[in-house]
Amino acid sequence: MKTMIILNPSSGKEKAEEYAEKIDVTLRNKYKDIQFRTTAKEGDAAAFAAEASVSFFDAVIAMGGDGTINEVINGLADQAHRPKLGIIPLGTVNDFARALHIPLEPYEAISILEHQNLRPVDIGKVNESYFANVLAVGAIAEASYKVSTDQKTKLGPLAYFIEGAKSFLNGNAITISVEHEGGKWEGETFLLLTALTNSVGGFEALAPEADVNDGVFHTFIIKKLSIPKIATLIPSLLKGELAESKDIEYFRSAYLTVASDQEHVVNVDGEEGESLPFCAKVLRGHLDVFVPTKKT
Ligand SMILES: Nc1ncnc2c1ncn2[C@@H]1O[C@H](COP(=O)(O)OP(=O)(O)OP(=O)(O)O)[C@@H](O)[C@H]1O
Repeated sequence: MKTMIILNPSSGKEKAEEYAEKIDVTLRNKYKDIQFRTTAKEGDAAAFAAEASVSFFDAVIAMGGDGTINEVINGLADQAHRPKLGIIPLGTVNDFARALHIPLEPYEAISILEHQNLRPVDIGKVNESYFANVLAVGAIAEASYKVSTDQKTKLGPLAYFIEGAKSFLNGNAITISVEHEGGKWEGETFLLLTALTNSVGGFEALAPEADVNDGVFHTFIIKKLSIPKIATLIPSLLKGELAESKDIEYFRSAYLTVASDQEHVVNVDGEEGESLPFCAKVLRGHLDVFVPTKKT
């Protein structure tokens, strides 16, 4: 199997090189033709993945955080030949790995690849780019850009929670209009969140029923509320029952358009993406991803 391993050396706790050696030793026999590519900057992972597609590689293995995986998906998604995708999670949150039940411990994730067990996985397309997990709009979404590498290394996912909580307290609602399969919604919101999978920001109970190949987005709109009212949402959130709350607009749809009169940036897979308006659709089962066998 002709395989490209794309490694982001800056990811996670910065032990990527060590894992690269391990992957080389573990997979040499099964995958044989292995080529390592190391990213140096933004855009490299996407370019390497695109190169693997046009050179008819059989598999691409992404070693990094959700940002690296997002780039690799962008390199693969619009190609005629799409190599199979493997994930070695090295980031802080690793939502895509969580959703696919890929172990968060990198050595264990490497051993999953030995079984070569595949699953077709949905990918989202937002305007002209692709994403694996989540789109978010609103003050909380914008807070994630403020988290520094240093904070992430020290605090892990808590770093995002702290910035998110701060922005909630200062929170300004935004006015948006949304169209989906079931109709339209217009109003003021603190956060619109569209999830392809059940894991968002490391939290796996947001949309517990979201499956990686159910063909739909799970969208939550948190309506403008008073701070004490927001606190009442926490128990439903923790129980995985947020969708049932009357202060939340929840729907499933294979497509979604979101617009606003104001200028707002969309958070795409945890990174600063494009500005509103956006039009998103689900590409069902678009990539074959290596996942654990049921027993593991
Ligand atoms: N050699 C490098 N040095 C510094 N930054 C890099 C390097 N290679 C890639 N990057 C940047 O890292 C970003 C992706 O980081 P990624 O999200 O994968 O890891 P992370 O930030 O450690 O994880 P998380 O987002 O879960 O905290 C890329 O978008 C790119 O801009």
